[in-house]
Amino acid sequence: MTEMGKSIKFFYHYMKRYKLGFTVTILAIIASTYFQVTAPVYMGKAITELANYVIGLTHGVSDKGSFMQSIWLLLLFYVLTTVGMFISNIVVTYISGNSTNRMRRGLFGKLQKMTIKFFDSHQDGDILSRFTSDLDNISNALNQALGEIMINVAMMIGIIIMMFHENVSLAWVTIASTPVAVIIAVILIAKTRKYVDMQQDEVGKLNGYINEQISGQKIVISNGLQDEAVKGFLPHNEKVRKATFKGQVYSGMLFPVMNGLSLVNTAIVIFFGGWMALNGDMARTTALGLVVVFVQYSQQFYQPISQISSLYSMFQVAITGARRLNETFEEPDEINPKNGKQLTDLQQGVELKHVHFGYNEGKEILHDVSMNVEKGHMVALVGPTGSGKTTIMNLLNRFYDVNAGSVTFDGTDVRDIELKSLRDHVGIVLQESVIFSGSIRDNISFGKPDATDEEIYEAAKQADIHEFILNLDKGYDTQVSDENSVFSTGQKQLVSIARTILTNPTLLILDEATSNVDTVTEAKIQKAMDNVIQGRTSFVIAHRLKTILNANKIVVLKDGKVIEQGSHDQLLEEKGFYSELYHNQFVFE
Ligand SMILES: Nc1ncnc2c1ncn2[C@@H]1O[C@H](COP(=O)(O)OP(=O)(O)OP(=O)(O)O)[C@@H](O)[C@H]1O
Repeated sequence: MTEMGKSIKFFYHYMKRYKLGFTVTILAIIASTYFQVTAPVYMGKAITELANYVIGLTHGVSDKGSFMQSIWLLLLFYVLTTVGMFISNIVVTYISGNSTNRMRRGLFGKLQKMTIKFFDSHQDGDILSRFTSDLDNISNALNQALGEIMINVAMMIGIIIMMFHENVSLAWVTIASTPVAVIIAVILIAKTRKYVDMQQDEVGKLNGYINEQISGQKIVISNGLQDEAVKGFLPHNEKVRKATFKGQVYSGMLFPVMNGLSLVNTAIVIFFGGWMALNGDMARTTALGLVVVFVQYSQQFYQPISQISSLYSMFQVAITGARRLNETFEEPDEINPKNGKQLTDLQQGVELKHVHFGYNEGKEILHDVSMNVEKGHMVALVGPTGSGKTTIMNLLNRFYDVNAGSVTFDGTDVRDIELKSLRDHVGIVLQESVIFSGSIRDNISFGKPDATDEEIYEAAKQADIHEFILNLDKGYDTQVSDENSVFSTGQKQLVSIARTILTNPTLLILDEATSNVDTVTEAKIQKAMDNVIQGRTSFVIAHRLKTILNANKIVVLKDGKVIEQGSHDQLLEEKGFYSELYHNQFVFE
């Protein structure tokens, strides 16, 4: 389907429920257009009456009365035009406000159902921009352009009908210059679009540069590179200025050019109408009235052309926005099996059997990986960076599905287990801990919102962070966020461990993060990990081998293959890769 087709489908999906609203809008627009295009007729009549009166063709009260009647009708029609427009505006505002709200809700809901693959393969900024700029563009177009375009199209049709109804020759004279106006509008729109696209690209690059500089600010400052940073910024800024300027020049030309054409057209209409008044068969006063009517039409006729052209670019960006949102909605959801099995407690254990897996087609990461963890045991995954440890964790929690082989819980394939049940039973402590906006209490009880204070304190005690929290002014009510937290990196992980302890998972996956914390915190994390692992079935990704000496089993991975398996002592005896790794690390430390 084309971009336009997809966008129409997208808008139709969100608009179809507002059939009544659209009917009211269209009726209000038709009515207001009728009043607006009929009003000039009364203006013409009033002028004819006035002219007749002035040159003495008519006199007396009744004629003055018909003059006044035309004026009153003119006034009434203008008022009714305004009322009709007011009603259509209110309804369109209601429709656009509600439909963008539903789009936002739908998009957020969709994100919650999406696969980890989507998040892994899209930049955070890109996902966020769908909520911000894409939805804003759609909202602006719906709010400002939708009603306007309907009104203007109705106006054009109404004016054309009225003009031909009033006088065919003058109608042709008035619309004769339309092709010229349309050609000029198309050229100006194309030029504007070119530079607006360029501007968006350049703004994207500028934002990318600023983003990079802000996240790398510490490196910039510590190396004294502030001047270089500004030097790098200036060319981007200049490109944005140039593209914006050119875009503005062309889009700014649209209105004056259309206005100029409209004035020229009005002059032609006056000239031709005047000629008709002097040389035609019509009474001169009637012809005078007709000229006044067509002067109005000529100006009104050009208004929709210039309005539609200036709204066009707004629609273009909204169509792009709709395409991007549609793309997101078309992404596959996580596959939840129908009538999936509910996990109860683990009886035997978890097993990977001949697993083959790759994130992308044609590039296998795990090759024929098999391992198992018995209930209540701890298995440690070790291996060089990039060997596939995190990938195995991704499969256990069904963030991704295997290409071949299986991952089973007590013999049941994870693909047959209801997703919520699976995730409820699997607890993960990631290497990079996340703090959500809210109180510390909220952060710990994130996975179990109905936890009692006692349960929360107990989890925090086991994670060895309780004392620290109590020493804060507001204790558990201290407000934190990822950017503004009172925790160090290591303490963040302790909070994350407390969060996991509270959910009491059946299978625990721990990605150890002891690489960038001080030795005191490291010891605390180690103790917290020991507490949480105690008696639980767990997989631990270990970066420091001394933390896993007690593991029931150590699985050594290299290039996505299991190369050794066994207890610490067995593996040392084998004098293979693990033994070498252990001794190297031991010497290093
Ligand atoms: N989302 C992804 N898409 C594509 N390839 C990926 C993705 N995540 C990881 N990989 C690739 O898979 C391989 C294994 O990565 P993985 O993160 O599992 O290694 P690891 O052993 O956990 O490494 P580390 O010790 O550095 O955390 C690497 O080659 C990596 O480039």
